[in-house]
Amino acid sequence: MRAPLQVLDQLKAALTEGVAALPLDQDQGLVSLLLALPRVPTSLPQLAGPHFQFRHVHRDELRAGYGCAAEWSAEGPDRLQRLAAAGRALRPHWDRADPDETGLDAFAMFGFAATGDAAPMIEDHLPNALFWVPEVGVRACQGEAALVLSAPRPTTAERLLQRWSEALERLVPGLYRPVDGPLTAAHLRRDFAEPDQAGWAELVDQALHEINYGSLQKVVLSRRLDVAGTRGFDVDRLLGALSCLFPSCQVVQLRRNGSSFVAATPERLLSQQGREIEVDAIAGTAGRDADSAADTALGLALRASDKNLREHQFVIDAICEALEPCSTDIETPAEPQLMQLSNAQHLWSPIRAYADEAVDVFQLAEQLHPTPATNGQPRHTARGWLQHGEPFDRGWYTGAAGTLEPDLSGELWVLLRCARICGHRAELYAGAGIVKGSDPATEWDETEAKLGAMLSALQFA
Ligand SMILES: C=C(O[C@H]1C=CC=C(C(=O)O)[C@@H]1O)C(=O)O
Repeated sequence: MRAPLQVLDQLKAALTEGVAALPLDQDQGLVSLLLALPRVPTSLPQLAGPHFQFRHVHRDELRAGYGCAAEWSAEGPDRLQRLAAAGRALRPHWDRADPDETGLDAFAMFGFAATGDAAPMIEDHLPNALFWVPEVGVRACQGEAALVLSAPRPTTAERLLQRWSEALERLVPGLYRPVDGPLTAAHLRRDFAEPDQAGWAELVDQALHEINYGSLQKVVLSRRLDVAGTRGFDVDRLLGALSCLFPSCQVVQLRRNGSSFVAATPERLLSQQGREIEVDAIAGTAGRDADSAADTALGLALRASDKNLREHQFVIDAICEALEPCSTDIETPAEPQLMQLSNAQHLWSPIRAYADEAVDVFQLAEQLHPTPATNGQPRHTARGWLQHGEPFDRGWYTGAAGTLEPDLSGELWVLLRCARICGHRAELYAGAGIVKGSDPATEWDETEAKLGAMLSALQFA
């Protein structure tokens, strides 16, 4: 097995050859150079500066980005259209070279907060919505791995060689560190909850009143919980713990400055590969039980629960309605499947469709977000009600994030089971869908189970 320093020397040699072959005669757009890595990284170092990661254990996939080659940010009601315009203007001017024939491609991060008027996280430098091409990307999929070096044009071969050599020197030694051993569980102190359990019951009652006598059919209420650890949280360990506990979830980290937004989400807002679209309808939740007969009974009861099936159907209907103007052959499963996670089980219907020509992830995100899995039905009534009813700004919780290919296809994940981590403090968020027949105490327990996902991982971070 080659030592990191040998890997670094090989990459630098490949860099010199690769840069010489890049199309640098144009004065606009981006150039990206892919360099094969001899093996999949064992760790993704937390270097200073902007950084993101997406890890999915069951798919054996990871993507990470360091620094910025180009970025666009926006806020307000037209934020996604503005980023779409930037992405579409870039698409014909993003040249990539893959001299090692890795078969992988460059990528960008695209993500946004719950609403266009959610406050940008100023102290974290995380704007409301962001389209971000990293200066250095790491991409691994089923045993193949590559680095992607990107830069804006105009530029020169000398400048690229210098910048990218320095970037390799910073990053490569950290890619093959041994994985950290486990820590003993730390105590977490619950500092602040908004709303508390009594406030939650009141909010659910208000929502039920609106559902019974007003125009609302479903609304997803959420809560925030602040905890403090006895040691500063180590984000690397946290991501490792989340990946172990939730191998079928997408584990996400977004960091622009000191603090990190971290999620382990089971829910794809959308995935687009060529013209194939897949969207997850996930809504309707039950707990897990250590006893397998009791656990099976919980799953069966969930699949037979009228309240949970109605809660789920709102999401399916809204997704189909959102897909109709931009796709054909929309297929929904005959009945929901069970998605089982270590802390909860959900009703899950993967929905497939075939995209019309020229549809991209920006357009799909605009059509689909927010679904009634995180907002409610009807969309605008629920959003208006939440703006007044919910006692805090959701920020990026229930927003979405993912990676885009240079042709603007890609995948976005709903930011659930998440926390904002800063030093030894963490702000956690979780919600539950309220429909006719919901019970405040049961919904509170459901949010406790959802918060449990991040709480158990934080104990080992
Ligand atoms: C809003 C959340 O979950 C959504 C996704 C799956 C199941 C849900 C439910 O059963 O209420 C929610 O719609 C959350 O985890 O914070």
